[in-house]
Amino acid sequence: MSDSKADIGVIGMGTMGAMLALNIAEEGFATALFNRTTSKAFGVRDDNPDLAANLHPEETLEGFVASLKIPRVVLIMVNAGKPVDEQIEHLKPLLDAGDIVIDGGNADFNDTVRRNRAMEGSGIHFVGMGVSGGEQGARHGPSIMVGGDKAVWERLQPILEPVAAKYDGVPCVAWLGTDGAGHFVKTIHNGIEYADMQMIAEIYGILRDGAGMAAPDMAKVFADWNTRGLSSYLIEITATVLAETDEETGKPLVDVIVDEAGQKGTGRWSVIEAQKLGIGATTLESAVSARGVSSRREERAEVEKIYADAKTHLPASTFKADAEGLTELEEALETAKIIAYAQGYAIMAAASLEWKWDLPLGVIARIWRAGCIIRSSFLDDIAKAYETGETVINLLQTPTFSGRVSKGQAALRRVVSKAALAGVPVPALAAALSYFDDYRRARGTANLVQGQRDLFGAHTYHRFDKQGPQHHIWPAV
Ligand SMILES: NC(=O)C1=CN([C@@H]2O[C@H](COP(=O)(O)OP(=O)(O)OC[C@H]3O[C@@H](n4cnc5c(N)ncnc54)[C@H](OP(=O)(O)O)[C@@H]3O)[C@@H](O)[C@H]2O)C=CC1
Ligand SMILES: O=C(CO)[C@H](O)[C@H](O)COP(=O)(O)O
Repeated sequence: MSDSKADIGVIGMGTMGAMLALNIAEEGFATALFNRTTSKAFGVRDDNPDLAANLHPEETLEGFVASLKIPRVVLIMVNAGKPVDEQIEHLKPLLDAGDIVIDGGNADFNDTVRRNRAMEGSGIHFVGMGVSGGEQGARHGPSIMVGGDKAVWERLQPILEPVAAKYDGVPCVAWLGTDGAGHFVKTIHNGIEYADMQMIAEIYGILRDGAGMAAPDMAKVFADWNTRGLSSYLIEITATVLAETDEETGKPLVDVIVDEAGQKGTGRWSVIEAQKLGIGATTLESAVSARGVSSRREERAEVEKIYADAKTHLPASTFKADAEGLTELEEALETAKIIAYAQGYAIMAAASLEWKWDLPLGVIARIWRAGCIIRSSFLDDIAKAYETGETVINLLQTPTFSGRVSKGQAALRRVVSKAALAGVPVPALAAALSYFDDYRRARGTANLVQGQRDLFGAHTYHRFDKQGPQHHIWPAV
């Protein structure tokens, strides 16, 4: 870069980094670009002549750092894990106290906490920042979840607010807490995203295998659902995916896509953290497991042969794609979705206490209303549930949702039972229902587990009528 210096530099010109850089440049900020494969950074500028005046690719990392205004702001958008550590190692000797390094990719928040600590004492500020919205969100307005020092966020606000998505004119970006808070919240966003997508895929499975519906007809169903309660980006793209025709075969494109789901880690991290915090996040767990099962396609094909006769013992499917049947599925999905989001929010509430972040759960719902992958009108309801002034232990306890779940659980129950009888797998929908049934009963069955534990391991148990841990002398077995 010649005379003037850049307001911010972006490292990593992959899908997200390039689109964010264009977004930032469009907002009027001089943006330095660097990529390991340097030609890509020049490609981003050359392919976007309208923004070229604000895009400044550099050949070397040294040149990139030298091109930034002091104190420098560097946004890293590379793959999670080792690439981020490597990038920080390369950058650190080139930076000075007061500079800010942002990791805007998805990151395991434990790594973010570690990187914050490693930067302590250097005077360089490290910010773990979750960005959601995929390619288009990054280009035109993502939802942005910021962690790190609040004072550093205040320095970044003038750049991040114009770049973020807007909901009713309000930027979908917020500072959520120290060190790993931003990346933790992004991880749970993705965990919820996994559950939401899995439950939609299960309804698709019911329509395909239980009701014999073709993809283009399903597209119309999802498009219709997108006009009311379920209205969301994920339902909208589901309709789009189902409506697409494969030019080569003339078949629905979804029918020629291999049924193996990829995963990059965020769903798994969500579930690991939920387990560590002792939160039942059964819909998220089912969604992660289902992706694992999907990836064992050859194994599944073998097992289908072994159990070929299982189908002959099943009653005929009772799913019908008539108005009544579709309404039942819609209501079941809406109910399960509330339960999944309640689980995701319960993980964040527990983590907030554990890590002393004081996560603003209502604000998180507000910044998820636009820009991110799980954006939907439903998040506005969640924001309102947190903004009544009442303490929220779990969203299922709030009047905003308890009435809806009480009514909708009947449909969810019918759908899960019909699916079980017809042999259509609905792991996340069933997990939602079982969690609800478990969570809504005062007297559970863990008393028996405690008895078993005390018998084999003298682990003790508590009695309703006595204080303190008890041990029983059980008969020898
Ligand atoms: N795609 C999406 O929808 C979303 C992605 N994210 C997250 O954003 C981050 C970037 O994702 P995305 O843009 O999709 O990824 P891409 O695969 O499109 O791009 C990866 C980028 O990382 C660079 N890179 C990879 N390894 C190294 C390394 N060891 N050292 C330096 N640079 C490296 C690549 O450089 P090179 O060109 O040289 O290979 C490339 O610029 C990830 O953390 C991802 O999880 C977050 C939200 C949404
Ligand atoms: O963060 C994202 C969306 O919010 C990314 O698209 C992420 O890659 C999605 O996760 P996965 O690849 O595991 O499905």
